[in-house]
Amino acid sequence: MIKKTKNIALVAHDSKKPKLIEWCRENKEILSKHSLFTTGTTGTLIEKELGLSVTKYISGPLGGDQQIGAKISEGAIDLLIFFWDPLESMPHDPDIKALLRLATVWNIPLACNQTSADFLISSPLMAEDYQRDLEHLERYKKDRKILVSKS
Ligand SMILES: O=C(CO)COP(=O)(O)O
Repeated sequence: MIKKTKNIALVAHDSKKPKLIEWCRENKEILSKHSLFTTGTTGTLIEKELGLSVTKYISGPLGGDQQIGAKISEGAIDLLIFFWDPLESMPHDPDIKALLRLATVWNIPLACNQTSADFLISSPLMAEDYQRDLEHLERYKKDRKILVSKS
């Protein structure tokens, strides 16, 4: 269940940080009603520029993407805004892919650019409880049980 007050993860690569800060500024009022989680440098900037309080993990290249991914798999993140840079290669590319993959596996709303983030944040579902469909995970778990019991 995604509750009315949501746990929102905010992450941006360096070239996209100005865009994310601008987006957060435009949406500061609504963001302040939710709980915010970030990778290290992104969070430090959001705190400094906007005065919003955030739960910060470590910097992305040091494992911050993995920490947010872990929180997603624990059901502790409801929405991911991740302005990643499609024009630069990153040393932690596997971690980035893993984060995007887990957001998809756990069927959480994911915005990778400003337009998508605008659509997400203005959704009426932001102000409502929302039941995520995780049927594919139940099916996966059932199939695994069959495999395990055969071996
Ligand atoms: O690298 C990142 C996401 O992949 C973001 O990390 P920082 O917020 O620490 O810059």
